[in-house]
Amino acid sequence: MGEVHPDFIQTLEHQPKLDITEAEGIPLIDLSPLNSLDFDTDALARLVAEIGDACKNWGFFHVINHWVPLQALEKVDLTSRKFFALSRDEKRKVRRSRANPVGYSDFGITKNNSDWKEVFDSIIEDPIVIYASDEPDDKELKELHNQWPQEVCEGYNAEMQKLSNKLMKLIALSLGLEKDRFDGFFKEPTTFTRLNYYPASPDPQSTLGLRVHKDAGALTILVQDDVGGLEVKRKGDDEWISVKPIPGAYIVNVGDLIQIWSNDKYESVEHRVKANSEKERYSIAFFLNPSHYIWVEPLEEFINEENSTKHKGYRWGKYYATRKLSNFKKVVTAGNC
Ligand SMILES: O=C(O)CCC(=O)C(=O)O
Ligand SMILES: [Fe+2]
Repeated sequence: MGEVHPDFIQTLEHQPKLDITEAEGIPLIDLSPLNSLDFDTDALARLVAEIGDACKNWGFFHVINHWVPLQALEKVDLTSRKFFALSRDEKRKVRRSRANPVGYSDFGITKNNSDWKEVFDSIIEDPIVIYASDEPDDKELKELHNQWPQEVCEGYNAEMQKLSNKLMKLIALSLGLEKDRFDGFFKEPTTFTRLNYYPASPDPQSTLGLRVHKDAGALTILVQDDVGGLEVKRKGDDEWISVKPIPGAYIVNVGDLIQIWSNDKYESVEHRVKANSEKERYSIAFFLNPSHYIWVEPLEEFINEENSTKHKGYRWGKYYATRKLSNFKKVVTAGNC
């Protein structure tokens, strides 16, 4: 491999340290009480409390006993590996465009000042409707459609939707809300799955697989392979903590929307992916996003005399359009959505 283009070199502040604390601290949560036939309200209350503590103290947690069948994951993982092994020209046949920003992107490798990665995005419902432009008063809508390998992701996406639904209910309960409180936001979800491929980097000390960012949606559910590299900024001391791969577990993190809806009771936490000089790495991220027309603002339950609103409202779909179209303009954005 050749030398790293200077635009990929991270500033000192963002360069990964060699010796990074392992994430013993990131909570590991067993979801099996939800599955139990003899419904145990004490176990459920303990689970809700664990979720609440994890969201408050970390913004990140692992889940096990999550019912996502291993075969569904293995199938999509295999497809991902086969897809990224294709030639660049072949992959570019399904590349994202301004007209349909769903599919393959190698902006990470080819665009200046970006991340050492390639991605493939697929939406969970085909088509999804988004705003055609980021102009606030422009009401025009357009449809996004999946490209290959859509059908492979379908089974996986359905499983992830079920899991995200359960997690949103647990999070609602942990915030003292009705369990269905968030349901109305996801009637026509703009949720998508991203296959990530991080090739080995010629200079892992000064590059990143994925730069420091927060996730813009409601919730992210990620599975990483055994290479590792994901790091989370610990609340309290801002130390970068490496998220150790746990076989069979998913990593869940709170996105910006939960932070806003909860009026900062829970926070969306910064994270990044270290580059690796020897091994390529694969991960699969499921980004739970609301309907395009949803107005995002703190829930009224969290506004009172002591707690004023901490966020200005915005239309999710307008923000989403700005983000999706930004790769096709010369706009640099700092988060994922
Ligand atoms: O690949 C990973 O471990 C993290 C990916 C991520 O943070 C993202 O795509 O937003
Ligand atoms: Fe992320």
